[in-house]
Amino acid sequence: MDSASLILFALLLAAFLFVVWHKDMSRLPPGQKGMPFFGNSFQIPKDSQWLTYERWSKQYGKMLYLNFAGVTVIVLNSAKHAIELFDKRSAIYSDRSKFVMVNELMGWDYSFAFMSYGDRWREHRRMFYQHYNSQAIQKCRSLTAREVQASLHRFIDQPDSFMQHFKDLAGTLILSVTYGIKPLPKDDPYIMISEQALHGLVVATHAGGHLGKGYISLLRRRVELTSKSAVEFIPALKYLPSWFPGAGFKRQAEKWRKAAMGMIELPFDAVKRAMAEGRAPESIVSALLSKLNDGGFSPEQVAKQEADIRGMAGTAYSGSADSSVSALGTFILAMVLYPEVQRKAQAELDRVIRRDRLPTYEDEPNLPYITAVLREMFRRDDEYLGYNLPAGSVVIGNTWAILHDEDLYKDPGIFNPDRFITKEGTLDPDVLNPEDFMFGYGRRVCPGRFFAVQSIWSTMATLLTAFEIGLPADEHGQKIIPSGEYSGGLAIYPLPFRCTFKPRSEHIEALIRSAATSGELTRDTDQQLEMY
Ligand code: HEM
Repeated sequence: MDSASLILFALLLAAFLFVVWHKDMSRLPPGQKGMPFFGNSFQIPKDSQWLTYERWSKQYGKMLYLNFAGVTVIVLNSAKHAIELFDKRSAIYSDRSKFVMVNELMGWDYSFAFMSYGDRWREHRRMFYQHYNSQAIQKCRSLTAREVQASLHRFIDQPDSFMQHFKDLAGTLILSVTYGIKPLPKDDPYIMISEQALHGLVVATHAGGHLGKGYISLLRRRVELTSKSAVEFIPALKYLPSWFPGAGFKRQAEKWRKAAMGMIELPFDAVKRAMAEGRAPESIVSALLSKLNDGGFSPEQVAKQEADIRGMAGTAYSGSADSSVSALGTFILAMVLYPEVQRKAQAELDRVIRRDRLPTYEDEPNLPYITAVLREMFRRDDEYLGYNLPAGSVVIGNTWAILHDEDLYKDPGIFNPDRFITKEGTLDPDVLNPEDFMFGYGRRVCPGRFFAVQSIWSTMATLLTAFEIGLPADEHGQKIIPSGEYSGGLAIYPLPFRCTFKPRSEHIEALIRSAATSGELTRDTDQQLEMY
C-alpha cells in the first residue's frame, strides 16, 4: 500500500469510528459537557459527589450521562429509573467491578459483597440469607435488647465517645449472633483485628493513597469516584515486585491482607475449637459447622464448605460494622438538632412503655412514631451509593437524590418524621419507605437489612426511653450546635460533635445500672470464646 492509500485508509477509518462513536453517543442520556479525553473527571468534587449529580440532574434530566476518561457512568437520580433498571432488569445490573486491589491483593475475594455476579456469589448469598432473613433474625431479639441495654451506662460515663459506643455495640451484636463471641468491653482482639481490616478496605476504596504517584495526580478524581486505583486501570501493575519503586501499594496490600485474613480466621477457628471441646454457644457459624459435620462429606468438600462459611461469616461483620454506626450517628444528630421530634418520640414511648421498663423490638408495632423517626433518619443518612456494573459502564443509583426528591417528600431538607404518619397516627403506606432505596437495589440489595433495622430501631427506642439527649453549653452558657456536616468515606459519618445523655428518671438510671451489671456478668461466664 503506497502512502497516499495509507492516509486515505486512515481517514476513512477515523470517519467510520467517528460515525460509530457519535451514533453510540446519541443514544446516551444527556449530561454535563466534559474535557477532551478526561471527560468529567475533573468536574466532580472529592466528597459528597451525589450533590453534584443531583444538581446536574436538575439541569440535564434524572438519568445523567458522565464520562470518566473513557469509562461511561450513568447516574440514576429518580426512584422510577432505579426501580426500572436495578429491580426489573436486575439480571444485567447485578455485577460488581473486579476490585483488583481489594479482591486480589488484599484478599477480600472471600466476601460475596465484592464477588462478581455468578454461582459462587449466589451460593454465599443464599447461605447468608438463610440466617439473616426477617424470620431468622427474630431469634436474636432478646440478645439485641440485652446488649443494647448493657451498653447504656457507657453513654452516661463517657458521653463524648458515643460514636465509639455505637461501634462497640455493632461489633458485639454481629460477633455474638454470627460466632457466639461476646467481645471484651475494651480492646477486644476480634474487634481490633476487624477494625484494622476495615480501615484497610476504607482507605483502599476511597482516596487514591496507594497509587503510582504521577498517575494519581492525573486521574485522581476519576479514581476516587469509581473506588479504584491505578492497579484497577492497569491490572498488570499487580505483578510488580513489592520492592519496585512506586509499588508501595503492594507492601500496603500485604499488611492489610493479614488483617483481612485475621478477621475471618480468628473467630472462625475459635468456634471450631470450642465445638471440639463441646463448649460452643449457639451461633450461626456453629449451626452451619454442625450440619457440615453430620453431612458425611469428603475432606475436600468439608474444606471447601468451611472456606465458604468462613467467608460468609466475615462478610457479615464487614457489612454491618460501619453502616449501622453511620446511621446511629445521624440519629443522634437529628435528636439534638430537632428536640421537638425527640419530645414527641418520648411521649409515644411513655404512653406505650410507661417508663417502667426498657423497650424491645417486640414493641415495634405499637410505636409507629419511632418507626417514622427511623425512616426519616434513613432518608437523611448520607450512606454512600451502590455501584452496579453492566457491560463496561458504571451505573450508580443516586439514593441521596431519590430520597430528597421534592415530588416524593415535601420539604426534603427538613427532618420531619410526621411525613410517614397518617392523621390517625399510623404509618402511611402511601409514602415511599426509604428502606426500599437506602439498602440498595435488585439482586444485590443489602441482605443484612432486617438485622440492621432490628438493631438500629432497638437502639434508638432504648436511647430515647433512657435519656434526654441534649447539647452541652460553652463557657458563656450557649449551646454548642453541631455543624451537621459529614465526612467522606465508604460509609460516612457526621463530623464529630458533643452531646449529653441525661437519664430520664432515677428509676431509669437504676435500670441502666443493673442492665450494665448483668451484661458484664454474661461476659464473664464460659460464653466467652478465648482467642488463642
Ligand atoms: C444501616 C445499615 C446498612 C445500610 C445502609 C446498608 C446498605 C447497603 C448497600 C447500599 C449495599 C449495596 C447494595 C447494592 O449493591 O445495590 C449493601 C450491601 C451489603 N450489605 Fe448492607 N447495609 C446496612 C447494614 C448491613 C448489615 C447489618 C449487614 C450484615 C449483617 C450487611 C451486609 C451486607 C452485605 C453482605 C452486602 C453485599 C450484598 C451483595 O453484594 O450481594 N449490611 N448494604
